[in-house]
Parts: sequence; C-alpha cells; structure tokens
Amino acid sequence: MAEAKVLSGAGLRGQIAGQTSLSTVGKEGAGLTYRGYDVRDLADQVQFEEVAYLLLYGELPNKAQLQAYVTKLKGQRDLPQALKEVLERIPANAHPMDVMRTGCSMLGNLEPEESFEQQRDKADRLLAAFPAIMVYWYRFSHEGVRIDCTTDEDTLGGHFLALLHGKKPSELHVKVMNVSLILYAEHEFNASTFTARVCASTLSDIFSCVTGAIGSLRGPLHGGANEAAMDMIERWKSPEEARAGILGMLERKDKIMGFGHAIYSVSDPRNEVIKVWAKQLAEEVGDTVLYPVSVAVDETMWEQKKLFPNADFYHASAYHFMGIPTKLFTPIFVCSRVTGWTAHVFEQRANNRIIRPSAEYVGVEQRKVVPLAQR
Ligand SMILES: CC(=O)SCCNC(=O)CCNC(=O)[C@H](O)C(C)(C)COP(=O)(O)OP(=O)(O)OC[C@H]1O[C@@H](n2cnc3c(N)ncnc32)[C@H](O)[C@@H]1OP(=O)(O)O
Ligand SMILES: O=C([O-])CC(=O)C(=O)O
Repeated sequence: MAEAKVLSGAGLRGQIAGQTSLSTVGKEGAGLTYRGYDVRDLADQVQFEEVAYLLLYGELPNKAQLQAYVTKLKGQRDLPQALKEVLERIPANAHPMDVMRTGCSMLGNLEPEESFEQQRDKADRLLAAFPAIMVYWYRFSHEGVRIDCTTDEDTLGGHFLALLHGKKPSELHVKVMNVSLILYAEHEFNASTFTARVCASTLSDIFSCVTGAIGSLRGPLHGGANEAAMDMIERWKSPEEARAGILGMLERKDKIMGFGHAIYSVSDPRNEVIKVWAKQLAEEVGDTVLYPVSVAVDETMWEQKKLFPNADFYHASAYHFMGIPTKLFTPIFVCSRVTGWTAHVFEQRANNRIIRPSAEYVGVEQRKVVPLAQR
C-alpha cells in the first residue's frame, strides 16, 4: 500500500488558497466528485451537457432544462466573420493552444462581457464556440477548407468530430468524446483554474480569465501532457521496446508525461474510466501496437517508480484511435475545462477578495544606487 502523498513544500502544495463547492479532488484516497457526484457515475450515466449545466447552474438539469440548454448551445456554435478572418491569418505551424487563446481573446473583443450579469451567457457562448474555433483554424490552415461551423449534432463531442472529419461520427466515438469531456470538466484548484480565479479576483472580465487559463493549461506539466504522452508512445513499436525506452528515460531522470499527479497519491480516478474506452477503441480499429505499448509503459512506471497514469495518459491513445490529430488533444481539454474555469470565476466573484499572496524576499540587502559613470 503506497503512503499518502506529502502535500507540502514548493508550488503552494497543500496550502488552502480558497474555498470551492464545485469539486473535491483526492479526498479519502482517490476520489473526484463534481458538486457531490462521483465523476465515474457521471461518466457512466449522463451526457456532458448535463455536467456543464451542473457546474454552471448548480444542479443536474431535468429533461426540459436539458433540452433547452442543448438548444441554446446549438444556436451559439457559429463564429462571427471577424473571428473567422483572424483564424485564417494564423499559420498552420502555430501551436493550437495559441489559436484557442487568440480565439477566446478575439471573441472577447467582438462580444465583450459588459456586466457580470452576462457571465452565464458568456460562459455558454465560449463552451458552444470553442470546437469551431479549433477546427475552423485547423481545417483552413491544413486543408484549405472553410468549414460550416454548425452541425446537427446534439452533443458537443459529436459536433467536434463532425466538424473535424466532415461526416457524421459513429455512436461509439460520440460516447467516448462524451466521457472524455466529462472527465476533463473540473478539477478544483489546478494551475489553469487557479489562473482563472486570480484573474477573476481583480474583477476582470470572463474572457480574460479564460484566456489566461488557456495559457496555463498549455504547458506539458498540465494539459499539454496528453499530447506529449502521444509523442512518446508512438515512438515504440512493441511492449518490449516501450519497456526498454521507459527504463532508459528513468535512468536519465526524464519526466514521463501522463504519469504522476500533484494531489492524487495512488491513482487518478479518471484513468480507470478512459483506459477502458481506449481498450475498446483499440479493438475497434484492430490496434496491436499502441494500446499494448501504453499498457507496458503503465506497468513499468508502477513497477519502477510507483507512479500511476493520470487523466492524460490513456486519453492519448483514445483520441488517436478516433482519428484526432495529436496537436488537437490539448485544445479538446479547453472545450471541456471551460466549464470548470467559468464556474470558478462565478464562485470567485460571488465571494471575492483580490488574491495577493506574500513573497519571501531572498535577494541582496538594501544598497545605494551607484551613478552610471561609476559602474
Ligand atoms: C490533467 C493534468 O494536468 S494531470 C498532470 C499532467 N502532467 C503530467 O503528466 C506531466 C508529468 N508529471 C509531472 O510532471 C508531475 O507528476 C506533476 C507536475 C503532475 C506533479 O508534480 P509534483 O507534485 O511536483 O510531483 P511529486 O511531488 O509527486 O514528485 C515526486 C517525485 O516523483 C517524480 N515524478 C513525478 N512525476 C513524474 C513523472 N511523470 N515522471 C518521472 N518522475 C516523476 C518527481 O520528479 C519527484 O522526484 P524527486 O523527489 O526525485 O524530485
Ligand atoms: O489537478 C491538477 O493539478 C491537474 C489535473 O489533474 C487537472 O487539472 O485535471
């Protein structure tokens, strides 16, 4: 039995930086709940739009509320022409998270949040528009196609796949996207959410909060790990090669992307869910390499370091099996986490004091300025 994780030291680890009623992370071992619901039950039983509603409006919707919410989101998927023109100017070799950041910021110029009373509508608008922001840029810059940003798909995951592949997605793929978006929706005071809350605490607008959060999510120690994990596992052609590769990386003290967690000590509850779907997708596409390689990495990491896969690791192969380009992995995280970020912005605004911690000064003692000519 692994010991409980020591939550202290650098990185503000273990320090209570505020209150939330949105989620609990790692309480009593390995759990994750959204407003009291186990994330595994949500992933099993509801659709992502219900989770978005739960986070943004406070309770799971009833049938009529869900229908109205889905209709609202579907009606807000298209992008203003000025935003499409900006996206067309971003080069194909740009980082897609930079595209998301610019897309969010530009939307904030075109449709600004003029008062906090608009916060829910602005959150819904971002949620509805992000798949098109990502895919409009991707397909224009990579395929020279100007896509129609609207689809008939009811779910955000189905809508994203339809925009990306230009055809109706399979039921299985819609289901997996739904599960994935639920798993990524909310996670307490992670780095990107904390960024959003710091920004909100200055009474800034919601687009600034989300734009900043995207910048924090971009890094490989946070959301960027799903992409980095994919780059790593596709290098290996067999479980044996993967095992040898991991041993070499550990020897060199490399970080293995998609493993470990700042809060969880023995497992990430989201991993067991997405791992099952990654396996099912592997069977669907007849994969005999990537999934076995992923399992070999997983087993070697536990055996060598007692480190476990976090939410990102099996997302890499799951997305790959659905034909999603690796560079779009982290932007999908944005499409989901925007619910958690904006719900935290509402919460911060409802009980706000500017977030302003203190620093321990470790610089030189006070001294006199030497005139330029004498330096
Ligand atoms: C959805 C998400 O954002 S989940 C996180 C996604 N990020 C990743 O997958 C990146 C890889 N993982 C990591 O870098 C880290 O595990 C983090 C950033 C997630 C957490 O960082 P920390 O809380 O500082 O890690 P922690 O204190 O548990 O590290 C303990 C030891 O394990 C090592 N370790 C932790 N994760 C890894 C890893 N993935 N690979 C190799 N070694 C690791 C650390 O280097 C540290 O070793 P040391 O004591 O010799 O310095
Ligand atoms: O909580 C964290 O530090 C990172 C994480 O897993 C998430 O944001 O989903």
